[in-house]
Amino acid sequence: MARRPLPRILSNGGAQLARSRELARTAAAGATDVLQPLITIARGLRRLAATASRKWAETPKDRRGALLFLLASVVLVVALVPYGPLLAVVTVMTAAAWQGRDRTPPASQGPDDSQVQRLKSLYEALVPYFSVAEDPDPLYVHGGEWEKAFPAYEFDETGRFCQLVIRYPAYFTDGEAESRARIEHLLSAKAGRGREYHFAWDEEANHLSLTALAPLPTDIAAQRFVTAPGETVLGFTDPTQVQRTLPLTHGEEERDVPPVVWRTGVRSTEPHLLVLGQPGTGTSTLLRSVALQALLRGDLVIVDGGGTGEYACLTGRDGVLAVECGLTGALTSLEWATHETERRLVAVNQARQEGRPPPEDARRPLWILVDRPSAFAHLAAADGRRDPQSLLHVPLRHGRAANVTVVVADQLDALDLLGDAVRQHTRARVVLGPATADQVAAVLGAPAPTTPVDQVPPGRGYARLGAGPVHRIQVPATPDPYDDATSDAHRQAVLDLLPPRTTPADGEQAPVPAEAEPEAVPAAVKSVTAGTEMGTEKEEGTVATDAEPTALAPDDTAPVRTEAVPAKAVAAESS
Ligand SMILES: Nc1ncnc2c1ncn2[C@@H]1O[C@H](COP(=O)(O)OP(=O)(O)OP(=O)(O)O)[C@@H](O)[C@H]1O
Repeated sequence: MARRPLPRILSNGGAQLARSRELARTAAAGATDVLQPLITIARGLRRLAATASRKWAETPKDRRGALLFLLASVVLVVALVPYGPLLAVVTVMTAAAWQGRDRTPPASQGPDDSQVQRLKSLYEALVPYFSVAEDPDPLYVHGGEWEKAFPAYEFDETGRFCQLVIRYPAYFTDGEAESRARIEHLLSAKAGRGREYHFAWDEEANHLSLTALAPLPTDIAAQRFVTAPGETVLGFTDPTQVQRTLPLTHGEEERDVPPVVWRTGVRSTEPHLLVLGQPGTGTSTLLRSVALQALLRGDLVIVDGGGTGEYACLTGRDGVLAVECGLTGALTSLEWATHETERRLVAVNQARQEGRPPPEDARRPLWILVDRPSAFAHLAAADGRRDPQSLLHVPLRHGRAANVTVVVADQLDALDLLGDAVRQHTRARVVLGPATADQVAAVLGAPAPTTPVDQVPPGRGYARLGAGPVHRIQVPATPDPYDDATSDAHRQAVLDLLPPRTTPADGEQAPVPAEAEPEAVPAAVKSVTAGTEMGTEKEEGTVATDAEPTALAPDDTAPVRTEAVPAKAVAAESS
C-alpha cells in the first residue's frame, strides 16, 4: 500500500511552530516600541484619574459644590478662549506623559565605596603572586587597575564576595597544585573565613572563578530514600555537582535535594566503601545510615571495634545476622562471612556453567559493616590472635561477584593500620570532619574542590566514588536511638526504619563497652554467638562451624580457633 505523506504541518510542524512563535514575538516587541508613547500617556492618564478621584473623595461633602462650580467655570473659560480646548488637551497630555514615565530607579552601576575598597585590597594582595619583574605590561602592579583584573564580581548583603572572576597572567603556573593552593588560601582568607569556597581554574582562558558556597543542609533526618535496588544514599551535596535530586520529607514540607548515591552489586565499579574521620565526626552515623538502607533488601553483619554499643538498636532485627563488639565474636562472624562469600562464588559459578540464573541465596545482598577495625588489631596483637581485618580479604576481593559488600569505618589517624586489602578494594571513599588538604587527598586520591573550614557540623565531609569527582557531602542525621542526647524527631525517624525484631526480648540489652573488658561480648550478641569460648558446646541459637579456619584466605597465616557462628548465618549458608 502506498504511503501518504504526512501533512507538512505534522512532518515539520515543530520547526514551523517555532518560527511562527519567533515571528509573533518580534512583532510584539516592534509594536511595543512603536506604541510606547501612547502606552506612557495612557498610564499617565490613569494615574491622573486616580489622583483626581482620590482628591474628590478626600474633599468634605459641604465643599464639593463649590469645587464643582470652580471646575465648571474653568471649563467655560477654556472653551471661550481662542485655541483654549486645543491648549487644554496639550496640557493634559503633557501632564499625563510626565506622570506616566517609568519611575523604576535605575540599577546601581558599579560597586559602592566599601566594595571598591575590598576589590582594591584584594588586587594589591594578589600583586606578589601574579607579577614578575620582567613583565613589560603587567596586569598586576601596585596601584594598578583592579577593573582589568576582576571582570565580574558579586557581593552578598553583608558586603562579602559571593562570586568573583579573576584574570591572571598566562605565565602563572596554574597547573601546579602548590601554586593553586597558595592563591586559594589567600583568597579564602581575604574573602572571609568561616565560609567554604569553590574554585574553578580555567587554564585555557587564564581565569579563576571563586564562588562562596551555601552551607549544606544539616537537618535531613533518616528516611526511606527513593532509590533503585543496589543504590545507597551516602549523603547530600551541592546542586552544581549532581544532576539528580531526591524528594525528601522534612517535617511537613517536601523538598528535592541532590544526593551522593553509591551503587553496589555485581556491576558496581566501587563495590566497597571506606569511611574515615576524626573521632565524633559521624563515621558510625554514616554506617548506621548505610545499615538501615541495606536492610531493605539484604542481610547484615556488624562488627564494632569501637565497642560503645552504637549499633545496639540493630541487634536481633530482621536481616541482622550478628552485631559483634568483642574480638572473638568479630573473628567468628568475619570467618563466616569469608565462607559465605566462597560458598556464593561456587554457587554462582556452578549456575553459570549449567546455564541457570544464580540461586536466590547467592543473590540476596550481604553487607559486612566493620567499625574501627584498628581497635581489634591492638587487641588481637596483645592476645596473640589473628587480626580480624585479615578475614576481610576474601569478601573484599571477591565480594562483588558474590553480592557481598564491605563497609569499613575508622579514624583518620588509623589509615596506616588498615590492611592492603582494605585500601586496595575500597574504591568508594568518604572523609568526615575537619581534615587537612593532605589528609583529604591521601584518602580520596584527589584534592578537595573547596577550601576546608575549621568548624564543620558532624556528618560533613567529602565523598569520592572511584575516579569520579570529589563531592562535598552531608550525611543524613541517623543517630543512635538509645542515645539520650538525640532529638525526639531524629530518634523516631530511625526507630521507624528499623525492621521488626526476630530474636527473643532478652536479647535487647545494649552492648557493654569493650574498653571495660576487652573480651566482653554484649548480652545481645552472646545470645547469638554463645559457645564461642566453649568449644563445641552449643547453646540455643548457636551452631559450631565445621570449617577449617586456616583455609579461609590465601594470605592467612595465623591459625584461628574453631568457633561458633550465628545460627541464622549458618542457616543462610546451608540454604
Ligand atoms: N549527619 C549527622 N547529622 C547530625 N548529627 C550527627 C551526624 N553525624 C553524627 N552526628 C552526631 O555527632 C555525634 C558523633 O557521631 P558518631 O558517634 O557517629 O561519630 P563517630 O565518628 O563514630 O565518633 P566515635 O568514633 O567517637 O563514636 C553524635 O551525637 C551524632 O548524633
